[in-house]
Amino acid sequence: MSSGVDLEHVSIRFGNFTAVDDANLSIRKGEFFSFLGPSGCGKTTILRAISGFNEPTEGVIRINGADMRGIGPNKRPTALIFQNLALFPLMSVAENIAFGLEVEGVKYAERRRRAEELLNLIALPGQGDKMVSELSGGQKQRVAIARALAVEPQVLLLDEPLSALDLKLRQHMRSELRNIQQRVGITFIYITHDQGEALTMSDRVAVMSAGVIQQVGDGTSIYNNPQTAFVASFVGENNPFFGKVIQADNQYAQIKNKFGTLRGRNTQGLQEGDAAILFVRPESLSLVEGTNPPENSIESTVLSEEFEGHSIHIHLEGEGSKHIALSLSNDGVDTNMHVGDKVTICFDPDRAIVLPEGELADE
Ligand SMILES: Nc1ncnc2c1ncn2[C@@H]1O[C@H](COP(=O)(O)OP(=O)(O)OP(=O)(O)O)[C@@H](O)[C@H]1O
Repeated sequence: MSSGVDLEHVSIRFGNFTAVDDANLSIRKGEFFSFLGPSGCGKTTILRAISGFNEPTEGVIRINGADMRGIGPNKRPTALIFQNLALFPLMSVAENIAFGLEVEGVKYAERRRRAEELLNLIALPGQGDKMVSELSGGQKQRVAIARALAVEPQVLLLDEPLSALDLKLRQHMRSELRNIQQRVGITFIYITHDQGEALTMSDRVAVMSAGVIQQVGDGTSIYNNPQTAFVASFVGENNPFFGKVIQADNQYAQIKNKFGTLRGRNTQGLQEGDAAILFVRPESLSLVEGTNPPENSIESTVLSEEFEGHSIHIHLEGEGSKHIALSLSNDGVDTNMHVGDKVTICFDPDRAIVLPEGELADE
């Protein structure tokens, strides 16, 4: 029997508009699973369907194997945390945490004991008597998590819970959330449009675009082996080179475009004649020294240079590609590059991937 959360052919429509299109996936019990995608791609709609606030138009959602059709939000073993926390400002921290237990009729002493246990879990021991207004943003966030965990859900659903926090706190809360999830061991389903958040916290990520789940995998496979042009361009920075496949086997594909020919890994079975995009990341490009250009060389012109401490980001323009980003690690020596300089860059074919032509993520 399956455990965790299963989506089987789930489509959700509002009138003629399809917000989620035939989603199929199995989220494992105890997994930290994220839905990642741009605004409006259907993440919240999926989360609301799992929690029971809206019903799929088609398909089935199962939690721990049980069909959730017709089962209301408060009958499901889920709890939902929003970006807007909605803690009760006139209640103490402990009362906030124990609110759900009070609704369930749990006695005061037991509520207090459980609140203290959860305060330990969220690293705020002994702070139950404080008022919510006395807490920092990150502490409030942790209290909201404790309040959701108090009713012992099997699945915690988190809708962009960190987006209202400032950058530093957000980064700190990523590891806090991951720690809490590992300590309680329940399934966390997290939605975000922030790829850093998704990649650092999750066991696996589903990347979505326009209602469609494009790829499901762990952070490394999503970053190193994107299966679609959308995933390649949405997750991390990537340079696209458009062209037609002129030669392909089951390892590599070679495309032809204004630069000449470029070769990269052929993971999607492209064949001669297919319209394709070769993607190569800024950190996989290097400068060609000397006069003998190797395979996968591209002539370009320096547009700008940004010093970022550990690395130097260089923007280039090449024929047929308005913008190429190159990232060099800072070895302490001046790059000696100037705007307008002509440079040749190249890449190892094993560090580039050729994918079927498709929609790119917006900049
Ligand atoms: N109740 C509704 N009626 C009509 N359209 C809706 C409704 N709820 C959502 N939508 C539409 O469905 C699409 C997906 O919305 P959803 O809130 O799931 O996106 P999202 O990926 O969570 O975006 P964001 O990151 O901005 O919250 C949007 O185009 C939205 O306008």
